Amino acid sequence: MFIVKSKNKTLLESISRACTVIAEKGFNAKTIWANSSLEDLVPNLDAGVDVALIDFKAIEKLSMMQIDAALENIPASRLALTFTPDLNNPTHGPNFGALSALITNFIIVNPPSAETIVSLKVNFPENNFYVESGDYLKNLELGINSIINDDALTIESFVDVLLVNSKSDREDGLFPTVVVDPQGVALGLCYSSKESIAEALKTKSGVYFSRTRGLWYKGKTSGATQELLGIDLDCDADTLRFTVVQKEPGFCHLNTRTCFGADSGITALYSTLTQRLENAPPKSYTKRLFDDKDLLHSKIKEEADELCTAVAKDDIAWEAADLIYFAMAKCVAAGVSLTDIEKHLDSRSKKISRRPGNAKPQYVQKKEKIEEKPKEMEKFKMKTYDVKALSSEQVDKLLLRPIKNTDDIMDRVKPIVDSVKAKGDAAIKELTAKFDKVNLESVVMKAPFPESAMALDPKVKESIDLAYNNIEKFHAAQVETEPLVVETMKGVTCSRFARPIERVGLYVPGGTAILPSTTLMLGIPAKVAGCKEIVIATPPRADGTVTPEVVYVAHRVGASTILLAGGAQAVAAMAYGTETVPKVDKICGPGNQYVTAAKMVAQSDSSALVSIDMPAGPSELLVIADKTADPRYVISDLLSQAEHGIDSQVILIAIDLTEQQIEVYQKELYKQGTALPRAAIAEVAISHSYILNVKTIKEALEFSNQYAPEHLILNIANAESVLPDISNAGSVFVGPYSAESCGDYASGTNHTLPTYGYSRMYSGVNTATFVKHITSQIITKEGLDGIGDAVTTLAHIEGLEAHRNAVAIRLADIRK
Ligand SMILES: NC(=O)c1ccc[n+]([C@@H]2O[C@H](COP(=O)([O-])OP(=O)(O)OC[C@H]3O[C@@H](n4cnc5c(N)ncnc54)[C@H](O)[C@@H]3O)[C@@H](O)[C@H]2O)c1
Ligand SMILES: N[C@H](CO)Cc1c[nH]c[nH+]1
Ligand SMILES: [Zn+2]
Repeated sequence: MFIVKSKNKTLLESISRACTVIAEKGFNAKTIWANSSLEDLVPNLDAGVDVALIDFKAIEKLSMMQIDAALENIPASRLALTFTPDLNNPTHGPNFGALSALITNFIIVNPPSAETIVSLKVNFPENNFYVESGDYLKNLELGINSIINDDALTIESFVDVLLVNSKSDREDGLFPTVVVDPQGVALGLCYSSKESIAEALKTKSGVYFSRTRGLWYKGKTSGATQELLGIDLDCDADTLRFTVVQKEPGFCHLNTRTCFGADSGITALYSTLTQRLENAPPKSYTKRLFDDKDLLHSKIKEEADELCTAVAKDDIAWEAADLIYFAMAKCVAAGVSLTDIEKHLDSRSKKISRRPGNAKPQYVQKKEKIEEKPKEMEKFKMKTYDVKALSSEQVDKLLLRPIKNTDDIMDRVKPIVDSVKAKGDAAIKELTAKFDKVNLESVVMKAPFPESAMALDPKVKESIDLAYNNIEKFHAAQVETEPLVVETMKGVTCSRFARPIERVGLYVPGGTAILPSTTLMLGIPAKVAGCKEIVIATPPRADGTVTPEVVYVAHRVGASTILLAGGAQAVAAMAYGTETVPKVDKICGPGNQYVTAAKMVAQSDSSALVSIDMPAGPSELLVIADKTADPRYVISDLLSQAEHGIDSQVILIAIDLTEQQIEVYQKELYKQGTALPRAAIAEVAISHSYILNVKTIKEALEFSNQYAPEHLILNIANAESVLPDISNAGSVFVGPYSAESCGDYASGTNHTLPTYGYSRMYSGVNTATFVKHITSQIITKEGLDGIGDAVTTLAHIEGLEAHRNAVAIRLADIRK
């Protein structure tokens, strides 16, 4: 934008002078006069006019809606309004105010007084003013780069105008000066005098008045100079604000960008990305993003999609952060600054009427289709595929889980683990306050737990006791009481015996649902295996207590400690130990992505010396159903796992069902799904779940074995007969009455099971999870005589003479 200063007296002269000066600068200006129509603007601008000067009279009679509509597609910076303000004129007051929201540049002719200008400037601080008044011409806009100084206006008189209504409240007459960056982030505080302001304007840089050194050219010696973008005054005109672009290494003498320490949030992200653009290591992810537009664009779309499906507050924040990261990477790569983005945000917020905000057709197609049908029905609808119609790549895609980017999760989890490792209980308190919004006084409850903390409804207690008995029976039966003894050859006896792992940590999830049943599933096998110390970790409730059901089970299994924490911090506390949390040897239990990632981190840190059970993540269920299955049963099972979390996945393999039969399933899904209290969660899980139609049980089992589900339900005729063909699954539920929920709570099998396809190589939690095996051997003289030569020969070919000797020396004695 151009601010033109001239000494012409009339409106016509002022405007034509403005046009001339703009033209001298190489731009094409055009005046729209009172009787021209506003519609002329668009063609004029299209025809290469850079700045349109609009006479206020041309638009004074129009309603603001009309003006807004006419100016809809014209960037505000290309318009300047010529105007003789008369604030007593009722149409000037409100219309002028509203217009200032649409048009950034004003040429004001013959204002009644300097105060009028100051008042306009205060009311519309973000507009550019070019002021023509008979005797004086005052430009109140201090957008330094836009001043065209073509006559005798001196910087000093300019400063006088700026300070016309201001008054320092300091004895030395200096103005406290807040120095901010273009985003308004405070860099520090300085002081200004009239002289330093004039110097700043002349040099277009940060110049202040130091109370010890006088005139102070910021960065003159350190190189941390500032480009001055603007100066303005606060509401009571006693403090100045300098908006600057700060050069490296920063404003503060301690070499940080601000005097208030390091940046955070979007500003920090922007500066990190800018630095990375210049010097990201060749193989880094950010470098790949900058170099590979397709990758960047796919990530932006992927994150936008994930943001749309996010439901929980924290997930929405997470996805929004991801989207902002990739969007900023695109901006940085294209040289778009934060200020450029903010300008657009600000101009939108100023508009009086808005575009309807409809999405482009490619983004609404789906929705329009949905609207043709009863809209609600689409809510719980599983995508349906026919295996015959799929390529092998498409089948491979269906085998993948809807998982988060693990790099990202590791980046979040590692600092949490490090913090607990370094600061112990203090870190747990801090992180629990941050993630669970609970301020803990103590991070643990120690046994014996008070009766009051485990007071239960008798029916609940009875149910827990029934479940306890069944789970205990099944897991006690797995205890290896006798060692395994085998005489491999005469006089050579090998044996193997189990010993409990001494100290175990059990993670009981408690994010979206508190799961006392998981306390049973982990605590009982640990107890029957004979573990000496059991530590149970679970996120605290909002009031800082532990669910009484969990305390009751903890008491029954003989836990020594309950850690009132969840997520990665709980895992880290048990892995490394803290002042109050005992260090354990093995950590077991399911949890969300943070829990799973923290288990992986701890396991791979040799200083923690801890192992884990398996990666047990978001729940999964695959149901194989044929025509004999009752859709109500099948759907209820699918929803039981979908309601766990938005990242759960459920799959129905339908054997030879017709379209009509599938439709019955879809209707049932809608009916049961929408009635659930956790419908919002289940709906998201269903959105990335699917039905796969196959022809035969063989095809169904083939897919299921490849998918390797956590839970598999066989709701088919003669279900038991296919058990031998199942090679991968965490736990199998056979026949129409074996609801998966029974295994979750009370039948006796364990519900802590491998997910993500890990049932290909991991077992679910069982008694053996809590023991390790030791082997032993007894070799008699006769035995050594029998195997000795084989050992010495093998040691010799490996070149390990000491090994050979250990046997040879004995053999020599035996064979003397
Ligand atoms: N595979 C199995 O055997 C099995 C069994 C039961 C439950 N599950 C699964 O366990 C999971 C339980 O997840 P949940 O979230 O309800 O409970 P959770 O206890 O696993 O996680 C909650 C904790 O996550 C932490 N957290 C939340 N947001 C965070 C963030 N942004 N950064 C760092 N930490 C954060 C908090 O500290 C919170 O206490 C579900 O996915 C469920 O399906 C699996
Ligand atoms: N189905 C879960 C394991 O994936 C376990 C559970 C606990 N409570 C209910 N269900
Ligand atoms: Zn469940």
